[in-house]
Amino acid sequence: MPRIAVVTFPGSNDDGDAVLALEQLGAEAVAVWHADAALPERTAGVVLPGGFSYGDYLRCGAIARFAPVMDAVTAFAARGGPVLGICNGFQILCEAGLLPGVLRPNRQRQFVCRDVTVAVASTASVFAAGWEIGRELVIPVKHGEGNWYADGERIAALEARGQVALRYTEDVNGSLGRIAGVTNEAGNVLGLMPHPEHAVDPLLGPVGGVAVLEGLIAAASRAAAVPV
Ligand SMILES: NC(=O)CC[C@H](N)C(=O)O
Repeated sequence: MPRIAVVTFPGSNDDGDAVLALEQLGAEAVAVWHADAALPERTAGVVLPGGFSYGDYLRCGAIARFAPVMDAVTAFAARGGPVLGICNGFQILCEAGLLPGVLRPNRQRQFVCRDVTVAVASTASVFAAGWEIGRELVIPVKHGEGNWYADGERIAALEARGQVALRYTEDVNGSLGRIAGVTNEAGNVLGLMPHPEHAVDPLLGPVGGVAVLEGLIAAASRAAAVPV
């Protein structure tokens, strides 16, 4: 059972659901406070959850990237540890420079809150061991700033290296190339706007989040075998 740290920032609101979903899928989830300087012993995976860290002031994720725990998360990622950023967590990872691109306000200038379909666009990351290209996952989104952008040269390089992990099957927020999730070059950091932690229980709706969280848990299990 790999140990996965779930970070709470002031204003996070999906940390509890992330813990529940990971435990339902067989991981040991441990809550970590943003002001902690270190990750718990035996941490084999990290989740930066969704929410409104620091009230979304300045720009979503722009203040959270300076939280003390982010030095430990950055070091963990640099050692190859799997890090998953969900929605506000994705925004924080982009602001921290751990993921490419930026998340801008939705093109429609409205908060979007509904189920969307994403298709697997790459299996190059450590999260994708159980994924197949083209597989469709239904997962909810709820965000005001999910409009991912990078310049033309950068996007071509990302596509060529298989860093575009997930793509919406329709335009949801103006995101370039309908990109819903990207990874870093090494493939051990994944950020996505949809919320897999809200899509794991068939009693509550679609279960497209299972493949994403199982990808993290499998990567964390491998990382735990070779401590990072
Ligand atoms: N659910 C979330 O994580 C929302 C992220 C951010 N507060 C936004 O509105 O874009």
